[in-house]
Amino acid sequence: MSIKISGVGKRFGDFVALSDIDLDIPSGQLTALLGPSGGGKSTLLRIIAGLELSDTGTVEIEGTDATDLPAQKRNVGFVFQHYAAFRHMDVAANVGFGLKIRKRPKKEIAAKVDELLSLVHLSQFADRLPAQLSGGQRQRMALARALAIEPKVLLLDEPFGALDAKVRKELRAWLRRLHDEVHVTTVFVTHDQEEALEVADQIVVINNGRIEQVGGPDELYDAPASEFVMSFLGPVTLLDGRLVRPHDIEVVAVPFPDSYAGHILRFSRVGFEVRLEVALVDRPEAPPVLITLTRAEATAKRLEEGAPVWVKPVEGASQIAVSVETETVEETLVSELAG
Ligand SMILES: Nc1ncnc2c1ncn2[C@@H]1O[C@H](COP(=O)(O)OP(=O)(O)OP(=O)(O)O)[C@@H](O)[C@H]1O
Repeated sequence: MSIKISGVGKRFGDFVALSDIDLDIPSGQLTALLGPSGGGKSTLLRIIAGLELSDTGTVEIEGTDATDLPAQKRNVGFVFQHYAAFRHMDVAANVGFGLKIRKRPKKEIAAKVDELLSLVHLSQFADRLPAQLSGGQRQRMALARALAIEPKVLLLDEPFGALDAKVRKELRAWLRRLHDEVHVTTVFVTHDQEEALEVADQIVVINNGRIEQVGGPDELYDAPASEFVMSFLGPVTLLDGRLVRPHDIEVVAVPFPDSYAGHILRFSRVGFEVRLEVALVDRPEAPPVLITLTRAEATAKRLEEGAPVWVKPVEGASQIAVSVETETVEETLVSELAG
């Protein structure tokens, strides 16, 4: 294991930001810390970096106890959402800065900077100032700078968070490719489940200062350990006391075995997708069941608003029986909304 976190806890005053975190982060992999805002992801990352001290527990990096080591002795590189560049230095000088203060020979620095700029596809911008780069290019420069010192561990706190959706997507794919080339143990914080599912080898879901589940993207998506994980990783709907994914529900215009009868309350088209809200005959007071399918499927099945339908989860669908509280909360909410 590259990073071993044992029994880590952190309070800010009375507020418990992290409680009793145990986590192994494997060497050479890309691990995402995923969870809602305020859950404790950044605090955990900062504790790994040495920018924050934990109240309890230990952090081991590559077999060395780093709990009491200052940040600069941990051999970690980090990149934050808003990269603070040296504005008066060109891109090459920014990337080589860490090597310069480590007093490496000029020739070695120049060679390393060349190599890194080519790795992050910024070679032609070596002489520009940071202000003359786009946001995405600046974040790539930040990554090159973090990699320059050849860190054992690379820590990224929402590195693409400040960028627009299209650039984010491009950089995400690029980060994955970069990681496949350099293989440095990387931990990145995100609240975007799609980003984690697309990029990470391992995902750690963090909520309310605790780890909800650790696993590969498929494992978390297909076998979520809790209602929280299931609903955080993708859309869900409630069907007869179970959480199911809206695309995992079969819907047919004629009765079929073990299905629930209902009718289509709402039929809406969003791009290639059709979204249905179905009211069940047996549970008229329950919130409508949400179902998604392709437009072609909806047409072939002759589905339309108001029509009677029969629904059931498809074979092998991930499902979680919800706790009584969740159901009651939903029903109370619906009856409140209904007045
Ligand atoms: N220095 C601090 N003083 C007091 N409270 C803090 C401090 N740093 C963080 N917190 C609190 O600890 C909790 C966890 O914060 P943290 O930044 O780790 O969450 P996060 O999961 O990274 O959320 P986000 O995605 O919004 O950054 C939050 O409720 C935050 O307000």
